[in-house]
Amino acid sequence: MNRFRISTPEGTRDLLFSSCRALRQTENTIRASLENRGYSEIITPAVEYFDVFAQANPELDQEQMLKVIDRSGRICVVRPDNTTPIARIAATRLDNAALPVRLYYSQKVFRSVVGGHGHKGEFLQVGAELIGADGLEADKDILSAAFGALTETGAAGFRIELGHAEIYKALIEELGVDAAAAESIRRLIENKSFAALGDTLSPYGDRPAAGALRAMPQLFGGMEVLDQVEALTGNVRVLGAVSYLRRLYRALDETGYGDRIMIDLGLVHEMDYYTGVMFRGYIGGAGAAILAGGRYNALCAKFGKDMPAGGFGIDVESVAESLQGAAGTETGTRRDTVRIALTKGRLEKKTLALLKSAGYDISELEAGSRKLIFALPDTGVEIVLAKAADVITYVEHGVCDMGVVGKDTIMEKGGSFYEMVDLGFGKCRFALATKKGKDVYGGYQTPVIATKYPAVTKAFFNRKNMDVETIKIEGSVELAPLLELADAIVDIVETGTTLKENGLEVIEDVAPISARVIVNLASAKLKKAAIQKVIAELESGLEG
Ligand SMILES: Nc1ncnc2c1ncn2[C@@H]1O[C@H](COP(=O)(O)OP(=O)(O)OP(=O)(O)O)[C@@H](O)[C@H]1O
Ligand SMILES: O=P(O)(O)OC[C@H]1O[C@H](OP(=O)(O)OP(=O)(O)O)[C@H](O)[C@@H]1O
Repeated sequence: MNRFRISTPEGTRDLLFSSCRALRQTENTIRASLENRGYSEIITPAVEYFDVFAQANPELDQEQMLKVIDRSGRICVVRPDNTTPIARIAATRLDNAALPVRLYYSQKVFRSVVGGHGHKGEFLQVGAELIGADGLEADKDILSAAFGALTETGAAGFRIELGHAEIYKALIEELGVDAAAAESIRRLIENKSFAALGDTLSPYGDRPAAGALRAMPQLFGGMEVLDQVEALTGNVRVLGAVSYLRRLYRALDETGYGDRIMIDLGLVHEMDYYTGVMFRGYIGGAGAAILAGGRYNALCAKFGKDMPAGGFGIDVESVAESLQGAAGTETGTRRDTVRIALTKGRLEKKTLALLKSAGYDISELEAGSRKLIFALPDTGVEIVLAKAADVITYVEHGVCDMGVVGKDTIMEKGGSFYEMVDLGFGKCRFALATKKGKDVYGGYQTPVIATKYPAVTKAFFNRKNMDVETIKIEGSVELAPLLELADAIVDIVETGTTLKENGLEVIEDVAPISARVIVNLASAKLKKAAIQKVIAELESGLEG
């Protein structure tokens, strides 16, 4: 049988019976909640012109858009986002409507996903947009709708974290760096890469903006975070944003949602899109944010009418799945354990030694067995042993809260997680190497590069504006140039012995590598104290 006749495209799936019921129940509850708050439904086309999304949100990755060519040859996309078409409608068809308008939608978005990662390419989102209103009352209205809708689904342990786009924007402007440096600082804050951010900011010494930016990845938790940032900077725009968040918190606290609010001043995604408050919602049992939103005052102007707007979207399926799995417990399954995935092989011994010196009893792991999951006695910590790339998969999906994995795997595989600590062992580097005396950069032919790491290789040559052909090799990559299959290799070099003994030499270093601690996005927030404790213990083991 032709497999395309009996399977569905990557990232899509059939939902049957109880899953359907759970999905529709959650969807209907959220819809009813929004209707009750005065939001009116609109439905937008499933397919729109590419230009709608390309122009409005440059951060919506082109590669992720599912494209369709219409009869006239024009490129259309299957709806990748709900807010953009609503901004188009508000700025055009609702041009004369009395403002503000409250709109809601309950429809799918589609993304083209790479196979094999378990990423969804089709989501049912219910969301709300409040258009034509700005300021505290408007943000309170939107956030109350988000809190109300999630509460009514019966989700017991959800939290919504607040951030503000002005904080990063103001500090980066104060620092006065170019766009490329600003983007690399932004990425390090987004990934909560404390150590690398410190290194990147070290040339700016003790300038106040550098100090505040350096602290941003750690500025998440309760309301105390706002006091901390006030002590770090006198930047009036930052202080204005902080005082705004404080007032917004108070307003929401009055409506009874105070204990569900967290702060993350390191929310720095889509900085061209968000203009004010930003927020994300988390729930136990879902590894990623189940709600995202904020204020995007510049969006409607892209469709011809300049008016403020804000809103949010909820990933209905993730909420429904979490409700089914957690059966209403406070933070879902495994709420009292921290599960850590360790990379088997080269990194294993040092990681275990580190756990031991941090005071954990790892005797069961040391005893040597074929077991894969170990509970460390009296700690609430569980250890899982996995292959490097799988460590990322388990952490990204939230079935493990933390992981220890090499920077090489992180660079090759990517993914959404926080990269919180550089453990400093497992040190080696990526390098471009070839036979002694060979010129890889000269000549007219496209160089052929053999590697176990095609994504790292492509990114390295992209930065040089060079096109190369890559050939994936699974091991002993050094053979490829010796057998004349490739002009050069990009591979891991540690002592250099393998290269030397095979008559090869390094042409250029690509990137340094060491073992990193990665943390699931939701776990970092919902299990903050327990995870910070493990990290502090590991760090104390490193010092000892
Ligand atoms: N000389 C080295 N070669 C490869 N990896 C190294 C080296 N030195 C340190 N490392 C780190 O050790 C990690 C684990 O390497 P290991 O070879 O055990 O697993 P692997 O990359 O999955 O290899 P394999 O597929 O051969 O099992 C790497 O991801 C890298 O971060
Ligand atoms: O600079 P060195 O100290 O010589 O170490 C580098 C070598 O170690 C790794 O290979 P590994 O032993 O993991 O075998 P593989 O190539 O089959 O993965 C790496 O791929 C290099 O070949």
